[in-house]
Amino acid sequence: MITALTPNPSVDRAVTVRDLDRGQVLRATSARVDPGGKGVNVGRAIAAMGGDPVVVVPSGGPEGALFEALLAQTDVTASVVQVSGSVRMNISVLEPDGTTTKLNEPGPDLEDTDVASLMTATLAGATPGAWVAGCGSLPPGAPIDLYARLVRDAVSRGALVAIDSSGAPMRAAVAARPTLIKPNREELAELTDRTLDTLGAVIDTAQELVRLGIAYVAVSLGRDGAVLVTESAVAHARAVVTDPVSTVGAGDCMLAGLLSGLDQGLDAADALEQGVRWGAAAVRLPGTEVPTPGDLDGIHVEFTRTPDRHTPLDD
Ligand SMILES: Nc1ncnc2c1ncn2[C@@H]1O[C@H](COP(=O)(O)OP(=O)(O)O)[C@@H](O)[C@H]1O
Ligand SMILES: O=P(O)(O)OC[C@H]1O[C@](O)(COP(=O)(O)O)[C@@H](O)[C@@H]1O
Repeated sequence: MITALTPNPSVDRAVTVRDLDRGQVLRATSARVDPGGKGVNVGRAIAAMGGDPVVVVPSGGPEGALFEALLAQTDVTASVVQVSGSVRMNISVLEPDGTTTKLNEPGPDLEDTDVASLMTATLAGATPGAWVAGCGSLPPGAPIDLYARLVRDAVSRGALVAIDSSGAPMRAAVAARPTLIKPNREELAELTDRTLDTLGAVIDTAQELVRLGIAYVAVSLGRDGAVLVTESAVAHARAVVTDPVSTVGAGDCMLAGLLSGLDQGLDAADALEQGVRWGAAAVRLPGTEVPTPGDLDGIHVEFTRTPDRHTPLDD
């Protein structure tokens, strides 16, 4: 069972332009809209692969009505807390070479009562052995320690907790010792105040976090794939995508594959391999579209338990 809290969901609008030329009128060659936000994407990806996750979200305003309508078109089970503010709209500008520029709005002001309702809805899934995930940025008004509280409350109920966020909320959550974190390279560098230029530097830093008491540290590395470090294992997996379309949500799909694998009892390294496969498949799809089983065909994942630590990471 996997429950994913997204305190700051979004309507994701992806527009494709030939060239992102600042200050000009640009005519989009295509556009699409998806229900977004990191935990929403995690849930959508798991559901699209046949799982049965629950996503917990606040919703409100005209954008919230659109968000809920889009979410209703997916296979995901949603637990929606109605709030007075409006769901945000995030815009991604996609260029033909796969370059993605994201404009993320701050989101609605949440009241204390909204936060309490979101926590109650999320903790309903925090049963012994179940996974609870807290994903994405926090909207204005949400306490910085929201994820830290989620970690403490869910772990005390016997649940396993995954956190994928950034900045102060991530730092506070890490101090509360979640079961799993999934920073990307920039987020890990920010969290630990390091420069991470090689696979070895990422592994060393992840191992330090494991020694602090985080059982699984998964670091997504864009085209360099992802690394997973536990107390007893190090693994690296990557898949070459020659036809990238949109990287929006790729990290969420990677986390979805990883969590779904762990939830089904896969070995950590096999779960990483599945995560990288799902992430690579997402990159080949437009906007924030999530992969279905057929999208995994032809994706070849290179996997090793003995990564070359000197491998430089892509800029
Ligand atoms: N250009 C790419 N080629 C192949 N796989 C990619 C590419 N970009 C992303 N991925 C896949 O998506 C996952 C998440 O990407 P990343 O950009 O690190 O996450 P985030 O979206 O959280 O920043 C990676 O671990 C990898 O599996
Ligand atoms: O909560 P944040 O950090 O603003 O991110 C939200 C955005 O990230 C996404 O979840 C995509 O995730 P990635 O950053 O992993 O591509 C979008 O659906 C959403 O618009």
